[in-house]
Amino acid sequence: MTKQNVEVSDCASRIGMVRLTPSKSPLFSPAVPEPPAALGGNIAIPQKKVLKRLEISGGGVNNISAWVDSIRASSPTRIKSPASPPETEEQSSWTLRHPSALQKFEEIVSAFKGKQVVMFLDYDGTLSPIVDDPDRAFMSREMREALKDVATFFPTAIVSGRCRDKVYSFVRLSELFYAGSHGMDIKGPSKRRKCNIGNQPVFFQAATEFQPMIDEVYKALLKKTNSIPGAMVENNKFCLSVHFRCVDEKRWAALAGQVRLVLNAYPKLKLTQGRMVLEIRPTIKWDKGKALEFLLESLGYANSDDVLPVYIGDDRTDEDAFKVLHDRGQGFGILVSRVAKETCATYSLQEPSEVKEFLVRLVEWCRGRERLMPHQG
Ligand SMILES: O=P(O)(O)OC[C@H]1O[C@H](O[C@H]2O[C@H](CO)[C@@H](O)[C@H](O)[C@H]2O)[C@H](O)[C@@H](O)[C@@H]1O
Repeated sequence: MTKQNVEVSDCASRIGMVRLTPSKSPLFSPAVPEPPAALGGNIAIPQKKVLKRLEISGGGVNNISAWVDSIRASSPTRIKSPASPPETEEQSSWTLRHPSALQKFEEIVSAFKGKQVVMFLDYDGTLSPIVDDPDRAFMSREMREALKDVATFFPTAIVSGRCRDKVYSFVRLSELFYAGSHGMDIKGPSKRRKCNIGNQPVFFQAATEFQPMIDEVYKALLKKTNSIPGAMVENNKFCLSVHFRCVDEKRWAALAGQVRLVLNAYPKLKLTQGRMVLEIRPTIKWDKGKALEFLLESLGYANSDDVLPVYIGDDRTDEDAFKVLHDRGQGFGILVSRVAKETCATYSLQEPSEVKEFLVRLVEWCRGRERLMPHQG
């Protein structure tokens, strides 16, 4: 049976960013944007730039070509731009709504007063720049140092679509929490942290029963896609990624068709879209937002007003976590993006180098505060 789940960001509709069109069944179809009311309602966000998100369970993608169109429209790599293109009206109205976390640094840290800050960071596109080869998405040494320093002040978690072991092999900091497979595989620090909170062992896997199915689909996808040059399938333990960053655009539809064919036999798996990647996951109600809530609970902050979570991420899957923060009315989401995007995040940063700058400033701020108040942790 074909079942289509339409999942739309609540925050975006609440803040008046998009008016949703009825589903016409492509994998990702464009939403019709509403002019931002706060700015007089006269600035139109081009329709193709704002996408509503559809998740298609096992059944079938009927309109592959609409999906390919939406990928073309939403792919940042297709923006033909010089290093600093002139800012469009659309971009500046977006920046007003999601100001730079660097420019608003003082505002952000002023909210830290009396709270336990917990840091959550996505990996690809946030801590490491996007590159063609997923196996070579290394983080810079400076980023690693900044992350290590941040973790001495605040409990810090990496929340990634990748397999947990893989993301650990890139980060190599045993004092952090890691949530791999889009949050379905969570493990606490193996090393005792200086900031002495929640030192109970943490381990949780939300989708263990799906692993044999994921392995089976991985093998099937390898076979079905090996004739498409540049296509790559990545096994992330409880989910899969089918990469098309290096696939000729003319073959995107063929690739999506092959993926669809395989998935037709697995109604318990769903397909979503990331940055030049198709992501296949179990249809369970678990995502990066749930992982964030789980980790806050593990740290003893389930229903606490004393906690301030900060989540930094660049991808659609990070929106689930931004939405949790938005709905809790707690903490801040920071979206890493150079372009205007529908988001539940409060602030923005343009790229991983700005994330590093933000982390470094945070550490300097913590050190300064330590000097002023040496006895207050
Ligand atoms: O949640 P994340 O940590 O952001 O993981 C999401 C996906 O990231 C990786 O793919 C992305 O980065 C690659 C390396 O820069 C790039 O080649 C690819 O086009 C991007 O989609 C990772 O390989 C995927 O498995 C993750 O699902």
